[in-house]
Amino acid sequence: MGTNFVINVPATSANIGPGFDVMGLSLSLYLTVQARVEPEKPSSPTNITLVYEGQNSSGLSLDPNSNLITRTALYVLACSGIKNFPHPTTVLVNNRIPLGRGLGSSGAAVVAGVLLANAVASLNLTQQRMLDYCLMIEHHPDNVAAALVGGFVASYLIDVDRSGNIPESEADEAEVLRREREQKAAAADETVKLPPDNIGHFLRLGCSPKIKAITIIPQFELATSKARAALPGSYKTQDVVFNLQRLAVLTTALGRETPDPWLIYRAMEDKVHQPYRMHLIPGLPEILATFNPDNTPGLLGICLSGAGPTILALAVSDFDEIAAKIRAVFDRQPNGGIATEYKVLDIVSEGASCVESSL
Ligand SMILES: Nc1ncnc2c1ncn2[C@@H]1O[C@H](COP(=O)(O)OP(=O)(O)OP(=O)(O)O)[C@@H](O)[C@H]1O
Ligand SMILES: N[C@@H](CCO)C(=O)O
Repeated sequence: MGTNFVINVPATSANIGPGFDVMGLSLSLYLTVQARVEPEKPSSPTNITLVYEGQNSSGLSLDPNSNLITRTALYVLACSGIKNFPHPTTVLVNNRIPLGRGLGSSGAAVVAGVLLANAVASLNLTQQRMLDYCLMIEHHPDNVAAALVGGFVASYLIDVDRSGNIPESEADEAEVLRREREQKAAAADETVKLPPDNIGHFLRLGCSPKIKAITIIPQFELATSKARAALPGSYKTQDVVFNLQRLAVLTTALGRETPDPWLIYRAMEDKVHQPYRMHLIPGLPEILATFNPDNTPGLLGICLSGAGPTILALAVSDFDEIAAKIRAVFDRQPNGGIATEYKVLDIVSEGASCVESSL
């Protein structure tokens, strides 16, 4: 009898204004990866048949060595000395997260890949170790940490160059065995670069259940790499202080039982990434300058979701009305406007999951 694993990973909205590469919210929109593992012996070089169903899959590679989900899984396996999937496996992907829109599609794919490897090879990785693997592929922690653990999440990376592994005494027996296995595998295969231990650290913050995430999603993709290339190499001190002040307030403001609209609105302003990305998202300057809690009932705050182009509006009521106002700005853009869709999403407290059953 074979085994079936169903992996669900939430979409995420990173940054939330001032928290560039720091903050993430996990949202009720999912990437689902089903792995059907047959008991037979290996049948192909990687043992993977990759199938996408539904939307948000056009242009994605079905080559297991290139596809982000399976490439990540193969990397995690290689770090444990496992060259390919242990048994013939059909990987069926249903992706409801639009690609390249600032809703963490790549982070979700990476998290799914790590959970997939963990499941098919029974690696028993801890959540912390899974995060290490994710960070070797997606180098900023905001999306992957929120997708992995769920909720409103703050995260940081250790300075990998200056840190060593955590002392043996702090790791339990399973962790020590896991390290030994990985280190042996890395020694045997010099092409495998193991993640250092504990590179990412996170904290789940409070978020009022009254808050929903309105996502206005333009019908064009913006690669994160392009949006990151638009950022400057250095910042003015006052701009960094501007963000730090707001970020400190935001970490607590969203968790209050009754959210304070103007406190949150101001705390979601940013001078580190949005100003430099304005030219990539027509309509963004007008959206950020126009809507506020006084003229838009229910609105708490508004920002670019991740690297864009999606707009994230946090609100407690009037969700459809807020979305309509923001969409109208995109409609008015030159040359026929920019088509958008919108989704009113919950902020979900549960992160990625993997459920096993018999086939
Ligand atoms: N389900 C998936 N399967 C395979 N590859 C994926 C999947 N989802 C995303 N990707 C890869 O990630 C790319 C999009 O990543 P990118 O970082 O540019 O945007 P994003 O993650 O959607 O946005 P952001 O990081 O701003 O939230 C896709 O073009 C594709 O190469
Ligand atoms: N913090 C990242 C999120 C996108 O992956 C950025 O804004 O570039």
